[in-house]
Amino acid sequence: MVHDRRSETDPLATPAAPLTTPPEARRPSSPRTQLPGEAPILTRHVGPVEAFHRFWPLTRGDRRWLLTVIGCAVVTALTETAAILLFAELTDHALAKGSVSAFWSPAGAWLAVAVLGAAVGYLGNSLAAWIAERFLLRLRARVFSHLQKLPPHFFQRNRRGDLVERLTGDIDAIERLVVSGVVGASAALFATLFYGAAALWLRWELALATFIAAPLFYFATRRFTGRIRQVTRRQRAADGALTSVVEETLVNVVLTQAYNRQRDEEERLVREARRWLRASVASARIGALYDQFIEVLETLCVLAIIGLGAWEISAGRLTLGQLLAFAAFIGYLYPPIRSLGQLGLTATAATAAADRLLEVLDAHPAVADPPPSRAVPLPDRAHGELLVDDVTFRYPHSSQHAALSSLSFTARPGDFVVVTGPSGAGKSTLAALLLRFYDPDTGTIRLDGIPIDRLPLSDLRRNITLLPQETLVLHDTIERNIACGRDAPTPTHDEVTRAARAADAHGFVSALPDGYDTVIAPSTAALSGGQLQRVAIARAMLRDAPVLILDEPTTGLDTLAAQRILAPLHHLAAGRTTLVITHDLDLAVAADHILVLDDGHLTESGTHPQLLARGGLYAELFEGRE
Ligand SMILES: Nc1ncnc2c1ncn2[C@@H]1O[C@H](COP(=O)(O)OP(=O)(O)OP(=O)(O)O)[C@@H](O)[C@H]1O
Repeated sequence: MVHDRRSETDPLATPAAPLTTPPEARRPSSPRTQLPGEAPILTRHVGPVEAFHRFWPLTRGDRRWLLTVIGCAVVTALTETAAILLFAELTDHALAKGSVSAFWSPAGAWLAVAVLGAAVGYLGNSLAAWIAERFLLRLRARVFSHLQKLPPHFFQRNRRGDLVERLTGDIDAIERLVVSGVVGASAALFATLFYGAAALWLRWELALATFIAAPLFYFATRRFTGRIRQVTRRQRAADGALTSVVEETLVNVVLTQAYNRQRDEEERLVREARRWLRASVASARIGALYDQFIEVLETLCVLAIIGLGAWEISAGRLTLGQLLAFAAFIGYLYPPIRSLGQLGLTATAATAAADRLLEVLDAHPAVADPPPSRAVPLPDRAHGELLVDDVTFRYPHSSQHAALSSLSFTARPGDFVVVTGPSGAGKSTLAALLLRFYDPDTGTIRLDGIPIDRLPLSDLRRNITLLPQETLVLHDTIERNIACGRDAPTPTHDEVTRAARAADAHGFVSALPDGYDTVIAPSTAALSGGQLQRVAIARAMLRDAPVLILDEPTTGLDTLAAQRILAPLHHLAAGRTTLVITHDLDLAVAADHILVLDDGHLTESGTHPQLLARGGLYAELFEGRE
């Protein structure tokens, strides 16, 4: 008897049963309640056909290679068919008759066919793996690039860990549908055709009797589809939830330890892990049930063939070699038939991942580049005149009132403007609008007289430097962290040190054992908050944009550290249009202009002495400062 040598990992083999041990089936969940702030998982379900259509275009450029892989699958199935027929010939002529001379010719042919099959199999498998990886690469790049265009509120609504899971596990599942699915289905189809034809050719009555069992496999598979779909969806969601908990715990580890929350965090993890475990067990159980059911069906069919074959041999209508070859064909035939039946299941399982990925891909960026007919490209460097004219804005999906209402002001190059007001007044929202993370609902913002929605986004953002409260740190050397402020021309070491000196960073950087080559990383404590701010100021110096937005530059720093960055900040602000968003009213004393926001409205504006004299909200905030 010839055994089925195809392995589960062989893409030329029929697709491995996705339900028995698919990678995602080993990681799991259960129905879960949605936590506040958690991704609104699966707002819409797509069918397998739609999922396939949406992702198939990513195979463009590799389709002829896909055809080559399918060609290899055809040749592999043909060589295996030939091998079985040669095996029958060997049995009847060499083994049954005990003739060594009858051995050589079929044995040589069998070897040649096996070598050809092996070579083509190797080629096909390597090509299939290459295509699959390229598909993954493109899909990942596509989702990642789209993610980067999405507005801040998208990331506030979706947990980071869950998004990471979508970019990894879910993308793999789509690949299994689109590339491995097509290759596996073609391989299964051709194998079924060839083995079926060979079985018919050997003994058509016997073959037809066997084929009657085929619909049984189909119906058995269909019965399992709905349950599998449910379980896979739960698994995908649980994967995301579990990754989120781990990621959040790692990010908040200092807080967790400081507040003695280790037990709560552990309980949170165990809770998610339990859901994951329940779904995993459910998935393994349904997979095992399906497998065993199919095994019994197959055994029934093989026993029927042997029974019928024994009867045929006794009647002299069949030789032993033919019966063995026939049984081998039927043995080879079941896996591809089973795989074809399971194709729907593979697709169903992949739709759970498709739902989650399409949720990202179908989320719209809040802003886009202006169409070429409206675009007004900026010269290399703008002057930096800002005009905010009657701007009103409410956050998308927000049930609250407008974050900014009828806001108007002007800031000219060289102006040092302080934007202050109570918490929630709309100060950071103003920064988000100036950088065009969102467009205002009404009103206009102009840079050098041009409405910013007519500027290409890259032109606008090249002309504005944002220094957020949390310094952006790349996992790289301090030199690269400063140099990344400017793309081209790449800053020289001298320029980097000059910027660092101007930012009062050179002293502490040179004192480090590795100096500018010291590697820093986000959320590592290698540098203090004030030192990181000075690195950020050096980066902004190199960037040399005409508009500067500082969001709470002194928050989180002690008095000494805050004092220490004032001189570099003023140095940086010189000659630029500078907006400082702050509660720290010591920064406001020397401002050219102060804007006081309250509940989205500009309630006061003027210089420090003017606003103090007015005795309004600003005076109240100034008097109340520590
Ligand atoms: N992504 C968002 N979605 C919905 N509403 C938001 C979002 N971000 C901010 N808001 C709301 O918009 C209003 C203004 O928020 P903003 O962050 O601009 O205030 P702020 O003055 O910068 O506050 P703080 O001084 O505390 O940083 C607040 O009511 C806030 O709840």
